[in-house]
Amino acid sequence: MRTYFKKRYNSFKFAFRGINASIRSEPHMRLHILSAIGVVLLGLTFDVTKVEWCLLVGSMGLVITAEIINTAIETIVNLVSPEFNQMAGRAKDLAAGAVLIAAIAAAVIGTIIFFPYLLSFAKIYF
Ligand SMILES: Nc1ncnc2c1ncn2[C@@H]1O[C@H](COP(=O)(O)OP(=O)(O)OP(=O)(O)O)[C@@H](O)[C@H]1O
Repeated sequence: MRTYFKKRYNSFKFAFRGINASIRSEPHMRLHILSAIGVVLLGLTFDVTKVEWCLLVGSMGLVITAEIINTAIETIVNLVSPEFNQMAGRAKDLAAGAVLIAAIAAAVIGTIIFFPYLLSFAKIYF
């Protein structure tokens, strides 16, 4: 039982080490985290609904997850193919494409949710 908990504890430790490595090495990851903080502040400011929180948290989680997987793929590609290779480039482009799609979807969801709030805010104050 003790070994079981020790193993689970180590799994969390390694996962957090991965997240930390991604934040340290990837400027895009830092941008995603900053955007997520901005989204949370906006959500609190406008007191968005539970369903809207779910959509926002899901979108942010998807973008950050995609960026971490992208970093993992880049790292593996750099390890196995540090020299130029068309397939290596394709793998990196595909992983970057996945992040872009997730980020576009998150931006669209954020706009759909926050635009009406911003509009009524603007109507009240301007
Ligand atoms: N070994 C390689 N062989 C062929 N093309 C490569 C290789 N490494 C990188 N590329 C090409 O250069 C692009 C940029 O690769 P790079 O490793 O610089 O990632 P990046 O875009 O800087 O990622 P990030 O900014 O997230 O760190 C890739 O998407 C790919 O098209």
